[in-house]
Amino acid sequence: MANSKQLSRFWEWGRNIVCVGRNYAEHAKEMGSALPAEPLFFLKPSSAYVREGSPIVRPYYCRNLHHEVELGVVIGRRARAVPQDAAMQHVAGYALCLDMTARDTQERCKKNGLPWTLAKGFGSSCPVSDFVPKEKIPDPHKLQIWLKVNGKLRQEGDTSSMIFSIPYLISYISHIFTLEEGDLILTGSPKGVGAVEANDEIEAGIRDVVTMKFTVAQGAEPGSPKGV
Ligand SMILES: O=C([O-])CC(=O)C(=O)O
Ligand SMILES: [Mg+2]
Repeated sequence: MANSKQLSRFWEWGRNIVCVGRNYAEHAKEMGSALPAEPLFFLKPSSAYVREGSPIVRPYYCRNLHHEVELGVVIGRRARAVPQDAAMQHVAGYALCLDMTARDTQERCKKNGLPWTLAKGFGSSCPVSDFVPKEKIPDPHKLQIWLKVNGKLRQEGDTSSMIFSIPYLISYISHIFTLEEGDLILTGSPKGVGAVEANDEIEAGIRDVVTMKFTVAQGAEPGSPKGV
């Protein structure tokens, strides 16, 4: 089991970023998606991480970059085919995360039956807050998460509204592939997702626990001398 100190910079471990989609009914509805009978998963590369002080870069092929604020769960002990009632023993802590999404690209991928990698896995698509050790969060299903753009509230959700709970997700994923120390699970976005433009400022938080701020920058076309 990696301890909290070792995991305090979990984003440097280069481990898996596993994202859950449609885990809040109202967000599934605003996307025009049916409620999932089983969790929906996709992955981001670990080079998608970005930390406060560096910008979120809108990919050159995207005209509609969306924010999605999500609770992240940091794995502290390898989990392989774990039952739900033991799943929380594998959690080291939490982080606030953004699942930045090239929505126009995602819509094209959906229409053409293609994977979401271009829409979800570009560099800087996974901004993360400081690590929060699990001792600081007695119940991760009772947290208010929020997001503002240029000072205006866009998203406010309560983790009690998740369709699939954290132990259910850990158990489910761990029966498909092994979760490693330093892996991060993004648990899905509540409603209120929307577009951001270059120079916008995004601020987000877990009420009474952590906040973070990022600015948005425009990515250059490939081959341009201003390349990011
Ligand atoms: O792109 C989507 O709407 C799916 C997703 O990531 C979420 O529900 O958090
Ligand atoms: Mg998401």
